Amino acid sequence: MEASVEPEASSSVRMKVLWSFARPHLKVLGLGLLLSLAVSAMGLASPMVTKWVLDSLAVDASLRDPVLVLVGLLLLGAGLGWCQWVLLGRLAEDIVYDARRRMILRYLGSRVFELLRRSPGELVTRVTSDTVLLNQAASTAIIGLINGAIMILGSLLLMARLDLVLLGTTLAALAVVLVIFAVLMPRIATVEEKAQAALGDLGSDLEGTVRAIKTVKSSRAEGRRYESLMRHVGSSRRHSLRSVKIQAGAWTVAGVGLDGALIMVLALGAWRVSEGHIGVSTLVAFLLYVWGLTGPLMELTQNLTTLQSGLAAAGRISQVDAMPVEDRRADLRVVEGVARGSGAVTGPGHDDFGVPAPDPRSGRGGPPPGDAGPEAPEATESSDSETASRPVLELAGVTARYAQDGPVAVQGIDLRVPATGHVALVGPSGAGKTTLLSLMMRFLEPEEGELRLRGTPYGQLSPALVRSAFAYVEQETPVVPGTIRENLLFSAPEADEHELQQVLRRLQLEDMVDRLPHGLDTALTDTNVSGGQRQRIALARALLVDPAVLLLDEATAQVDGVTEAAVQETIATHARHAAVVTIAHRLSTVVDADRILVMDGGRIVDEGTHGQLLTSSQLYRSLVAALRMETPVG
Ligand SMILES: Nc1ncnc2c1ncn2[C@@H]1O[C@H](COP(=O)(O)OP(=O)(O)OP(=O)(O)O)[C@@H](O)[C@H]1O
Repeated sequence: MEASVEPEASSSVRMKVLWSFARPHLKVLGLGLLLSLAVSAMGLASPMVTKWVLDSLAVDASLRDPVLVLVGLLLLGAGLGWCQWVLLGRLAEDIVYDARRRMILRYLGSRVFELLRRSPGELVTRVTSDTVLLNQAASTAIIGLINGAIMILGSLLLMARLDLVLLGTTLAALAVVLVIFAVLMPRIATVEEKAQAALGDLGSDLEGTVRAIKTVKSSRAEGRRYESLMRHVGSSRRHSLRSVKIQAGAWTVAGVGLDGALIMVLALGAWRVSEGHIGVSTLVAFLLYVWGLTGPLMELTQNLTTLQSGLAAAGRISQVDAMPVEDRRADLRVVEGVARGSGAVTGPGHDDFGVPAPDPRSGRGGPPPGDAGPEAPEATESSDSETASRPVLELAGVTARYAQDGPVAVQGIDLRVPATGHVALVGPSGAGKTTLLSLMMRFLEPEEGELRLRGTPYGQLSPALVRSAFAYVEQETPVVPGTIRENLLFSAPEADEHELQQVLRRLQLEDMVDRLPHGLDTALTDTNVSGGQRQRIALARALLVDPAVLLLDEATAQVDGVTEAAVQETIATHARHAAVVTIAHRLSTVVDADRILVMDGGRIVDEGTHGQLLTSSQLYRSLVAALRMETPVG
């Protein structure tokens, strides 16, 4: 399975992404470069001091000064080298931190279906492994490249001072090395990117396999899964091996080039010494410089390779950067605001557009009338019945699709959800019921038409503000990583122990919690609670919020009697003072609904109570029959 869905990033985009990680650390990078240059300068000075030692020997002068300088250079170089190592190591970790943070924020802030169409395993690989490749590239490699280049330039200048003829020979050998490098290096980035993509595919395939392990085993498909997984493992290995071969080639060329230069300089230099053009000390110093070129040249090679891997990672990270966020105005600050615990949106008491944030514990999330925004209806002293009949949610002419060129999922939906009461959605599979809930929760934006929360168009509210009016109980009720307590308090972290115990009692979860080794603080997994218990935990989570609108996607599979009773009780109690919208799969749910909407082919085709629909709607009757519902007299 090829999990990547994005086009490859161009090299200029990759460079830009890489630079965007380095830019915030320019000061540290500058300091690192200075240290690096200082260490290099110590290295560059050594041959000259060696020449000083040799010249002193020739004229019988004291060796004390040059030897002291040589030892001093060594010690200073070692000290500065240590500082540079620590500084750059820290910088590299900071860059990984930034990259991971940036991607995590993007995942959490991106549009729901943009995220869902990608494989979770692949998204995980980008955060965990691609960032590691990036770190060296955006820190040490940049400095190494500059330093290596300066070192080579410095060596060449000093060599020019010693002898121009020998310099010419050295340059010729270096030119050959550089040309071969220029050809090999871009190939490394391409191969590395393919290796990383294979790793991403492996992550996604492995994640899917582990998730479906029961199906895999019951289908006796371990062998086929193994083959598929190993294909990705092999592909990653193949690309990485190619990269290793190219790198080995580059290193060998660099080594041979240098050795060749050394031999040529030695032969030519010996001849020039014998001819009396240069002294022996000059030849020795020159040879030391050629020898010393190994360091910066290797540094250059290594860092160019690192840079290529980093560029490949930057390409994949740039694809994450391109994922559209839900709320462009608030962008990722919304997520950060929530992470800092500043309420449902970005600031305490107010959302990112100055709209007062709802009190999540007030039982009525979302903007109170007159508070929702500039065009919100005026708060009036309306009677209870007026308030109840005023729609909390309206959909006017809503049409939506999941992809721009995809088929229409729902069409021309007009719907008013009163502030209290129970609205049930029924319809055949693919009719558009879940899509309707996604639109209400603003996971999906309508292509045409408008949604309004207490009269305020969704467009004037941030997604977080819209969602604060809802609690959503998914059909699959996924487990959120954490303990049972954390799962329960997920939507209402401020709920106190008393409220927690109350909902546990209401949903008959007390016994289950008591039986667990650490009670509420037991880690919740897919296996330590039953499907029905998980559903009741999800219901408890919703009840703790006491939302203005409770959205409930009923499980299609048969649930146990306790859970079924808990669902009925939850709906009935909540519908008395707030709105409940259910996707109903059980007769017991629809019979009690105040209003039932029958959906088919993305439209609402019939509407009424159970009794009315039994006489007026052929589709409803067939749905009831298909579900083998017992039909009480309506
Ligand atoms: N994530 C998605 N991407 C693309 N198309 C989708 C997506 N989810 C649903 N659809 C399509 O939208 C249409 C409505 O689907 P939806 O899930 O809303 O139906 P449903 O009534 O909830 O069905 P079910 O009872 O089987 O869950 C279908 O044609 C479906 O194929």
